[in-house]
Amino acid sequence: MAVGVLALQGSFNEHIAALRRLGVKGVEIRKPEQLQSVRALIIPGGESTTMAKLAEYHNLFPALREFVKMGKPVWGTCAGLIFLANKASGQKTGGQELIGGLNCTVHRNFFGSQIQSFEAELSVPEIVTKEGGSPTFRGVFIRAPGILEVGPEVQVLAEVPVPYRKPAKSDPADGNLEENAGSEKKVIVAVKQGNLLATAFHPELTADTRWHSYFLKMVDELSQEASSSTLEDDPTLPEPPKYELPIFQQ
Ligand SMILES: NC(=O)CC[C@H](N)C(=O)O
Repeated sequence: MAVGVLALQGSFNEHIAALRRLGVKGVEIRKPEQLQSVRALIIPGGESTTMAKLAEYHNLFPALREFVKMGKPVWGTCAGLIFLANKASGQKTGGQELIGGLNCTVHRNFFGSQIQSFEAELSVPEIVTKEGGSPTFRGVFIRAPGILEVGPEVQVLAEVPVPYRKPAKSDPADGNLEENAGSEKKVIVAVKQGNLLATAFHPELTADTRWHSYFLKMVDELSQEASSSTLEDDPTLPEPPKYELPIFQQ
């Protein structure tokens, strides 16, 4: 079964292309009923307020929440991470609807505005162990969120040093972001919690397909678990009801 990619706005084409490079079909999801035909979902980066308005317009939130609750694998990148978080700060007035399920608090624009977007080498031992290849990953952070707090069931996959921002008085427009050399303060940028994977950056904008490959392995593992638990549970299940069909005499 194919992997769905929420295609309301943002970098959904890039995710579909990355899946294609791994020989997997990505299906654009725009309507609630389309979720029934996919075994996993990727929520791309973009602009979370706009994406939330479109999701609301298409009545997608109940089906998306159900998908997460059923334990189906979901990966949120950037705006997708914000969507999956239980709590978000730094939202526009009135807030925005979230899918939730991922026990964490995110700040929507933790690293600042668009102009403060950056790239960084990330160390992600969990993925290198499973996927091999170079010891680091190129992280593309575009007006990226940061994960401020996580619950005990959340596995932290990657962190980056918190950038030091000079006081706004000097020149707020030039960003002035530097690595916080003095302190070792770090912010979480990638996590996993059961069926949920979330990254504050955009692996789909790089040629490195290891994040997609890691997610596909998660999908396989979870579907194997689901089918073996169905088999194990089988003997305890009540007999399915037998419907006696009426026989019409001619
Ligand atoms: N590249 C991204 O997805 C940016 C997300 C953005 N910070 C938001 O609030 O939606």
